[in-house]
Amino acid sequence: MSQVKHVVLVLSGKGGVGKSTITTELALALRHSGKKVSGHSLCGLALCFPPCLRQSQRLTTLCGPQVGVLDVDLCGPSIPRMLSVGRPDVHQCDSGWVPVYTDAQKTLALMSIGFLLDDPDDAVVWRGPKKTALIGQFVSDVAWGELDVLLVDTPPGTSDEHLAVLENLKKHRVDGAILVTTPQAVSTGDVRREITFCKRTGVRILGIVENMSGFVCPHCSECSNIFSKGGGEELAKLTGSEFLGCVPLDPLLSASIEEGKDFTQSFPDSATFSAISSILHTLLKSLETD
Ligand SMILES: Nc1ncnc2c1ncn2[C@@H]1O[C@H](COP(=O)(O)OP(=O)(O)OP(=O)(O)O)[C@@H](O)[C@H]1O
Repeated sequence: MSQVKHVVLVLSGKGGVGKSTITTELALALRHSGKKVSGHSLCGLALCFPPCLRQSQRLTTLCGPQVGVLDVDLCGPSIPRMLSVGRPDVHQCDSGWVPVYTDAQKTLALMSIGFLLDDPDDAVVWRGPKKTALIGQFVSDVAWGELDVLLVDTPPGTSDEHLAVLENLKKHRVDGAILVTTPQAVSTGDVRREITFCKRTGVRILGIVENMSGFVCPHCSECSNIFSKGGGEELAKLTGSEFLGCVPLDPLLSASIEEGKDFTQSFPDSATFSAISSILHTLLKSLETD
């Protein structure tokens, strides 16, 4: 962890509000942004090259951000599927477990219990201490190498997994947490509890993301507010938290997630991609100004 510059937790009060989706898309968008975090001078340079060159192995290795995703949703690990890496064996090296990489250039590193189960249908029926021990290993025994940002995808609520991450990262600073909610009061109400959790445990709130905010019609691309809109933004105002932005309910995003395709590469001109990019931009700004 000593070579990990920023650690960001992704939290939500409720399940199914899109925590893993937001984690996945932020990781992919960051990887493709060409922006190094924490003022590495090569980042500007990378953006001067034409996209075809920027994608080349040499430039990505030299200039691109290195991103990691740690999936501590032990009972419902979705990151391996969303990033389409299958179930490769996790290997050991001298410095620990080697993370699973999504690409040959090793710009996106992953660790999840999904890689450790013999059978993908195995249920993790563990009490707190066993969960805490595995998360301890994820934090201390994974050879992440040099990372610009490590995103930690957590289960919903505030439970053993969250406390285990914070305890194990005591020596290494956690930059803060992104809170994901849908616009409806039934979800924003639960996010208030996450805010209380962050305050009690001294975790900085980097901001709130309102996911599934409006629906993007796959035919005309018009966005209509079929559920509701603005609940997350309102909560941010009420609680004095930063509002990072809204991501619409987009069937193309959902299909990409289902098929393990990279939405940020496939639909760079979509409104959903620009919403994700804007959230990433605001997040990086707050990481750099901390
Ligand atoms: N903005 C969106 N547009 C379309 N589909 C979305 C969007 N956000 C999430 N989804 C879909 O909603 C479902 C639930 O999302 P996801 O698994 O990310 O939620 P979660 O909060 O991580 O759930 P859990 O806490 O139960 O693990 C997924 O099928 C995902 O593809």
